Amino acid sequence: MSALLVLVALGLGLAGVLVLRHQRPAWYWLAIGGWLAVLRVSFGYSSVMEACGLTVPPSRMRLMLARAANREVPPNRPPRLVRMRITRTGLVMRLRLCPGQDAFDVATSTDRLRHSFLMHAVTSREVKAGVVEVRMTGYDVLRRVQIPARAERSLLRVPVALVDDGSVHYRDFREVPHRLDLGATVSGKSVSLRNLVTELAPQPVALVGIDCKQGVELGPLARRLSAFADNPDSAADLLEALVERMAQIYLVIRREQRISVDIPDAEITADIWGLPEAIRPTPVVLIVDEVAELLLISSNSEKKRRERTMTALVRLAQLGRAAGIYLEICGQRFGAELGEGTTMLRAQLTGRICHRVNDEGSAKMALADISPEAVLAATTIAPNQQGVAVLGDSSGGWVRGRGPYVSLRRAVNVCNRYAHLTPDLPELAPFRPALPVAEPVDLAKPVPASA
Ligand SMILES: Nc1ncnc2c1ncn2[C@@H]1O[C@H](COP(=O)(O)OP(=O)(O)OP(=O)(O)O)[C@@H](O)[C@H]1O
Repeated sequence: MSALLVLVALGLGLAGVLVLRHQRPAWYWLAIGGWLAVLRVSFGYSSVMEACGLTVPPSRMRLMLARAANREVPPNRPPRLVRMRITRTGLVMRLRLCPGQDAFDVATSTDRLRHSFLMHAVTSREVKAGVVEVRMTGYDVLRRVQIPARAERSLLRVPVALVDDGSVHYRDFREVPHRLDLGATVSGKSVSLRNLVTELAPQPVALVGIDCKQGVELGPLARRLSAFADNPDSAADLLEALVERMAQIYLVIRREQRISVDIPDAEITADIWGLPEAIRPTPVVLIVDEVAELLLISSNSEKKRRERTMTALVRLAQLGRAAGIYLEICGQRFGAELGEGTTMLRAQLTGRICHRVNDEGSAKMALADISPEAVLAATTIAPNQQGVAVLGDSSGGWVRGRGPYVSLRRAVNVCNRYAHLTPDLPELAPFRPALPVAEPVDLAKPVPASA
């Protein structure tokens, strides 16, 4: 019997080593690795906390009681382990801190905890005063990213990346209306745009694309785009048409407000979300791939066009949210070289993503307003980690994550499948890509190579 137990223990140990060495998928971690980690953490908890400097000396009361009862001096106390949960990527522990400890103590010990508990990564965050959540991942979750099937999706809130602590990062347009996505060439910007378009395609949202790289990235997705521009001249016209649409929507909101003011207790709205559904304009997500192609000029004759483009972009960024117009702007750099107005535009882009960059200056353009650590984290992304990025917003929070790889073929299939949902916006009709509406595509079946 005892030989059998030893064999089982050896088998489990070997499986655990495989989990850690060969970075097995989530099901493997859940089935075996998670339970081994629970045992390891439970048995070694007090000694690891002591070794990592996360214990406090016994209170005076306990010392007094020990002395009165003539017992030996009580040991140092670790934070109380309130809860431990296995997730698909590792473990989550909730700790109640001892008096005198703070969340920063745990944050500075995460690397020591990682080594002590044989985990791939450990992060911590304060949940409420005195309670800290420690998330441990058993394998590199960013190596092959799969967004969990049960990730929540709602209007204008879509899962876009997996964070290195195993949680899902959402792009919530109503919370963070505009976002800037920077990264060197081949860092994964276009793939993250594709991912965003495939997530938004099934929603009642108008997608507007500007891709001045002759439309190579967004052109194939044209069936799901309500408007599209593939050169700076038509992009300037398209942006002005969007500003015009925004002005019209403001008039609608104003008109509705006047009715509500006369009616006591009625809700008064200042954006499209308070309008009755019947008259609520369709929200628009404007996607700009490679903003430098849109704004850089080579001669003075193009200066006027750039001014028009920049003015329209700044106005959309400043006023678009209430009219349901959201911006997603991608580029390799976003500095003064793009011309007057760049800083003003950047100040309005609350959300920030920074993929791999070639110099600290580029990382600072995206993340300097967030935190110096975020800038440092972005500069350490290796060239072979395409798609890995620092995701933050100007409230100061940031995480390291990676979006799933979405091939252009898959993005085209999804856009073709939902082409019938493409809203028709009369103001943008001249920019509607001239394409026949495709039959819905069955994603399970193989498809021919043409878009
Ligand atoms: N999330 C990801 N997971 C795995 N591989 C990725 C991911 N994102 C990008 N890649 C790889 O990196 C390659 C380049 O990505 P992408 O075209 O998005 O880069 P980019 O930043 O848009 O480059 P450029 O500015 O030159 O267009 C992709 O073809 C793909 O092989």
